[in-house]
Amino acid sequence: MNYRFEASRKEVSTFTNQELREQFLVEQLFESNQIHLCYSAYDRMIVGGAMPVLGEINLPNPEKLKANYFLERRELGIINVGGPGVVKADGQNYEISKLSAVYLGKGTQQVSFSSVSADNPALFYLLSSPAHATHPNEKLDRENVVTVTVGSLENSNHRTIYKYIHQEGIQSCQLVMGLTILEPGSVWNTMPAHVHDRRMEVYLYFDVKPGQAVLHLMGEPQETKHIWVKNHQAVISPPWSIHSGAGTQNYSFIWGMAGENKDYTDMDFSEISELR
Ligand SMILES: O=C[C@H](O)[C@@H](O)CC(=O)C(=O)O
Ligand SMILES: [Zn+2]
Repeated sequence: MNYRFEASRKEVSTFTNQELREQFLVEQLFESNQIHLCYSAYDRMIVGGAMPVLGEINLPNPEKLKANYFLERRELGIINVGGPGVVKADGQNYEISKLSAVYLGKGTQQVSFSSVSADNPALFYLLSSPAHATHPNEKLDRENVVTVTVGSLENSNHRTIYKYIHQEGIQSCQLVMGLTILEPGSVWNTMPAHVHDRRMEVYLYFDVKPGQAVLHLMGEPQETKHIWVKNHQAVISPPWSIHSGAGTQNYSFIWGMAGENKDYTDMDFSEISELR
């Protein structure tokens, strides 16, 4: 498991593009028969990807956690962005196809991942935050997810937000998780941009078509920086940073947060005219 320390706002404002990428971009999450994990000091969020092809891969117990097992003091949200796959948790199988999810609560001891077919492997995206209580393990199929359509083609930001783990959905301690799908012709996400000092956030860009990319914006609203992000890469967003992007074509992304509250609407927006 890779470990990312925090960086100060002042420091980030002086970063070169390479330093920004080393600090905030998670370049590789999905590799055949591997699990990649990255521990962020911001709200102790762990970002990961599991890509089982042949057989099962187990969720490891990284030494850094000093725990008896991964979910001893944590909860985990899983969304599949690949082919159909199975999440096995303490003997229970949850089969999930693309864009379906599983929540695993604190105390779940054995977790493993497998694909239904090696020709079309599952890509399990993982977000885990510290947990103080146990909420039940639960699967959520894509068809049953609460959605809200926002933006407009005129503003190049017509998109549908799918909320999976949130106050009115799957219950958790602090994890909030969902995804957003942009309509063809719409390229802007999260514009007007916002910050939420009370929560950090992570974006995983997916369904970015071959040869396309997303220009992700971060930093304080008056001190923005950019990172070019490819398909299946994630960006860590500190609580003081905006997190917004424009693609060279439409795309989708998974957003996930942890911190002080789980109130999705607790955002401090910046006027577009005030961004610098
Ligand atoms: O705090 C909330 C998150 O930044 C995202 O949910 C925003 C988003 O999906 C969008 O506007 O497209
Ligand atoms: Zn946000």
